[in-house]
Amino acid sequence: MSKKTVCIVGSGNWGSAIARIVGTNILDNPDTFHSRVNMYMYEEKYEGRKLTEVVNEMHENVKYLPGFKLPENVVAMPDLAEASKTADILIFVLPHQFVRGTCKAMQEHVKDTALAVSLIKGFDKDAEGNILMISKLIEDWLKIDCCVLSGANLAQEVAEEQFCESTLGVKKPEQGELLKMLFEKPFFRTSVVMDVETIEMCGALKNVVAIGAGIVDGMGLGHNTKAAVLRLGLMEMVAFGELFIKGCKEDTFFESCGIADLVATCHGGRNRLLGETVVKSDKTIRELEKDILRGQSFQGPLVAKEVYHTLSQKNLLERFPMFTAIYRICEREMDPREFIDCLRNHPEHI
Ligand SMILES: NC(=O)C1=CN([C@@H]2O[C@H](COP(=O)(O)OP(=O)(O)OC[C@H]3O[C@@H](n4cnc5c(N)ncnc54)[C@H](O)[C@@H]3O)[C@@H](O)[C@H]2O)C=CC1
Ligand SMILES: O=C(CO)COP(=O)(O)O
Repeated sequence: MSKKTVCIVGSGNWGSAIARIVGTNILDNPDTFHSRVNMYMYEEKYEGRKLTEVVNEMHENVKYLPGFKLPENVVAMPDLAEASKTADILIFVLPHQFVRGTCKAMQEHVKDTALAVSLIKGFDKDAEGNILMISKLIEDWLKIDCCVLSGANLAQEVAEEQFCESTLGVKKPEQGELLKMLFEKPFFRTSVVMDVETIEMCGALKNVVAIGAGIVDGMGLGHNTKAAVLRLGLMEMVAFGELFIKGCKEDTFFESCGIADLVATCHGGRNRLLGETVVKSDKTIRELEKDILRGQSFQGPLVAKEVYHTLSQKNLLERFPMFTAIYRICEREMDPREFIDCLRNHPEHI
């Protein structure tokens, strides 16, 4: 097998944490991978200098993952075409709203034999306004296979090398073997599952439920209420999967990408924090994102919007009262204090 070149497309909070794993695994497997990893970085200024320059000098993403060194074989590059044109494996790890533009810009340059893997937790929509999986979007634009990696993986804790699990979604077993070499660590255990779209859907929808968990926290409610939000949220995730994913397997919800990621994000994620803040502030989501995340991105409100539009087109809003309420709260159409009222008569209780 000829040696593979790897490019990481994205360099935010999770992109930088995963670069630490991928960069060192590549150095540990010199027969399989070329040592240099290009990391595409959306250029911006940091304290008057180009962020790429600072990152390559300090070997640290001082803006998005401060305090953690990047392996020296990981090189930040602002030119997407240059970064991606030699890649045999493309790791997509951007906020989902930037994927379409990114794929468009790299389309001409990507090798037709390359393999993509998406670590993104979000949805796009197709020309008819239906939910479109990010892996599918990448496949449509780049004409290459796209696998996924998703799990209970809060970036800060992964960077601290605390033990966790993750789920690799592949279409062929050999893709699982190759990707395990890139992502597996003693502190980051991966399970390979052949159910790409359900894994991906779990990652997107748990960000919506996490906003609900945060709302409950913001209202000062306790563990029982939060547990109800998690359970009803999970039931809506399963129902959504059954309706919209062909071949959706129930077992997948018991992998790290399902229940475990739901629990982790509802307790420690950025989307949970957003829900808590929404109760205490009158600001819009955009304003809160700027105030709280300083350049990082909440994926939950955007996913809630795509979900709401799909459900409303299909006359299914009543079947999904939690997703519906969270969308309305994020749009500031509904008072977050009315959230629990929306769950009292949930179809799961009938
Ligand atoms: N942060 C976390 O703990 C985890 C995040 N994820 C998922 O990974 C994906 C990426 O998240 P993060 O790395 O946390 O990103 P982030 O939330 O830190 O986002 C900031 C990134 O977006 C980039 N950006 C800003 N404008 C851009 C543009 N116009 N085009 C391209 N890039 C632009 C910034 O340069 C920066 O790299 C998301 O889908 C997220 O849900 C998954 C697991 C854990
Ligand atoms: O996906 C995540 C953990 O697995 C991170 O969730 P947040 O984007 O809510 O921080």
